[in-house]
Amino acid sequence: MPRSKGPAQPPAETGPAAARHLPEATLVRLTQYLRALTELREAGRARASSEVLAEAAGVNSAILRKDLSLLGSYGTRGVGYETEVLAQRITECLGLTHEWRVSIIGAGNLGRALSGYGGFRNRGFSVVALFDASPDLIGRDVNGLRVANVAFLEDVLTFTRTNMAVLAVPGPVAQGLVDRVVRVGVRSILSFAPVVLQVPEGVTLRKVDLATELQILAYHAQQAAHADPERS
Ligand SMILES: NC(=O)c1ccc[n+]([C@@H]2O[C@H](COP(=O)([O-])OP(=O)(O)OC[C@H]3O[C@@H](n4cnc5c(N)ncnc54)[C@H](O)[C@@H]3O)[C@@H](O)[C@H]2O)c1
Repeated sequence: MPRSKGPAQPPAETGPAAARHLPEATLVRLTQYLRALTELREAGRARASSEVLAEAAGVNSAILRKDLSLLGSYGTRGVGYETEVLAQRITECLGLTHEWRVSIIGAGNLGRALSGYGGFRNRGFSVVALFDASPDLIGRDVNGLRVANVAFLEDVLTFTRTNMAVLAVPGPVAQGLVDRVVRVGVRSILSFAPVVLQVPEGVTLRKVDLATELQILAYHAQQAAHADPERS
């Protein structure tokens, strides 16, 4: 369905302008620093050295200093980093000052679990809609959201000003849903579906695959076992 006005997207000036050029591994670590900074601030720490912050984030302090220097945050010798200032800098860099309105498509086991995850809201993500195609689920209340009929996907995405979509549907229907989501202007998609998906330029699609993560974990366990046969 054509629409006159696209969903709210991050304005260019507050979007992750700097983050666009950061390496993927740095971006992942920035989220870890942010979590660590939140914990330190909750514990009343106004400042933290790179060593303290690195330990709280579970990374090497030299890597942390290098990552933060990419954001223009160098800390002060003997004082370290101001936790609030640094948290704000990382938040801006990751584009988290923007309001992210997330719609989850697929209200099965995974979709329902994701919709109830409180950790999203704390980090600036609001789940605004949950969709399904099953008559058994449509209209049901799930974590305070009424499951919407996917037949009305475009209308509801527009109405809720969704700017991020999560796919928790079977593989065979995923591409068709991606196409519909993209057509109404959503440019950020996270997919759990176990298939390769195509998106046009300008749309970011990330795929989560726990099986891949387990395989990588198995590889590391095997490497460790080779290095130290006593541990296997
Ligand atoms: N990537 C991962 O790590 C990971 C982990 C678990 C599950 N998955 C995948 O995530 C997906 C969901 O898993 P699940 O356990 O929740 O499955 P599920 O069967 O419980 O839920 C899938 C839901 O999608 C709905 N659905 C089907 N077609 C639809 C359509 N066209 N529009 C809207 N909804 C539709 C179904 O009615 C069902 O409620 C599956 O593809 C599964 O393989 C991925």
